[in-house]
Amino acid sequence: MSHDDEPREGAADGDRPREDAVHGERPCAVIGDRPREGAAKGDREGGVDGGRAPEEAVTVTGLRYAFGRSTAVDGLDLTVTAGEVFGLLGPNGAGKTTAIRCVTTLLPVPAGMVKVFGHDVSTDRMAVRRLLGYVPQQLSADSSLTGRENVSLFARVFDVPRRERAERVAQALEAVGLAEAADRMAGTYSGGMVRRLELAQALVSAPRLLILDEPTIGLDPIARTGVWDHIMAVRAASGMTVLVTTHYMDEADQYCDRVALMHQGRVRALGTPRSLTDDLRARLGDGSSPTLEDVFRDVAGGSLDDLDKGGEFRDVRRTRNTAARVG
Ligand SMILES: Nc1ncnc2c1ncn2[C@@H]1O[C@H](COP(=O)(O)OP(=O)(O)OP(=O)(O)O)[C@@H](O)[C@H]1O
Repeated sequence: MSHDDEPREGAADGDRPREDAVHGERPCAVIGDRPREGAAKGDREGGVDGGRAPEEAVTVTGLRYAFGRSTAVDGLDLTVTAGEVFGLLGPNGAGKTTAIRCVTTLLPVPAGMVKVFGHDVSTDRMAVRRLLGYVPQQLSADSSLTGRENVSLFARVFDVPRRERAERVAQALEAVGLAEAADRMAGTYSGGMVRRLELAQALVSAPRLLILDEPTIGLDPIARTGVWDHIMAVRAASGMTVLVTTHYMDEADQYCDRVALMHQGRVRALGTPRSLTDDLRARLGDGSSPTLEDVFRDVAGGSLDDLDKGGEFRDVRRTRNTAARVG
């Protein structure tokens, strides 16, 4: 398995349109005053800054988690480097959500160890929470509040100082292209706008680590692009680290610096999308151009869609509920 960090061709930030195709507002801005800690995608793929070892944003070692007799995460090892966009991929039931809930401190760590910027999530929970923004798969915006009220609520929960609140809320809404719609009820928003509102909720505390669980599930391709454009713009401006789970291999290929392909609670392949597809191409040696989906099929013995059908009812229902609510 390759951990190679070769620069990728295409899909660099600068190649992508910055206009939000749906709402026409430009993604932008840094929220709060966190120093920029990483370079934009493509500047940083060497992974080592001036010979120093890169800082680890997330370190997961031997993580196990079981619901009763059912093992959800089965000895997970993972390192997310500060400033990168890291994709955790896998079918329904692979253990992605359980793993990231352990990282966010929402679930305990029964076995193994999880650290966020060096803070142990089991013993230093509050320090970890102060560093994170989390957009869960289940929708968290209140449809009976305006966009601004939703984000203000999060600013209060995350202890954004009172005198900075209004400005930080406005910055977060602006950063996701919702400045003009800020005073409308969230219930009137499109699916893509709801997802961007949730992004603003997570960004208002100026997190060093943004964790997104299936941020684009159920959205049409234009809305998906809109969500990603805003994530990447904030990332480029602030240097925050992004840990994202997704089913969409094309999104992972386009936006993630590195990906881990997860199946049955374990990482089956890890590397840059390009290194993973290059490795498979070299192994096949038949002149074909494999995709990330092919890599997944190779390591997990089935396509993502086939494996999705094997997910438990609970997993599929949760995915569909989210898709139905944003759709
Ligand atoms: N609250 C729960 N109680 C019992 N089992 C659960 C619970 N949550 C998850 N599981 C089980 O743990 C396993 C991993 O689920 P998890 O949600 O972490 O997977 P996932 O990769 O995030 O899937 P999805 O893509 O559907 O979000 C699955 O078998 C799932 O059914």
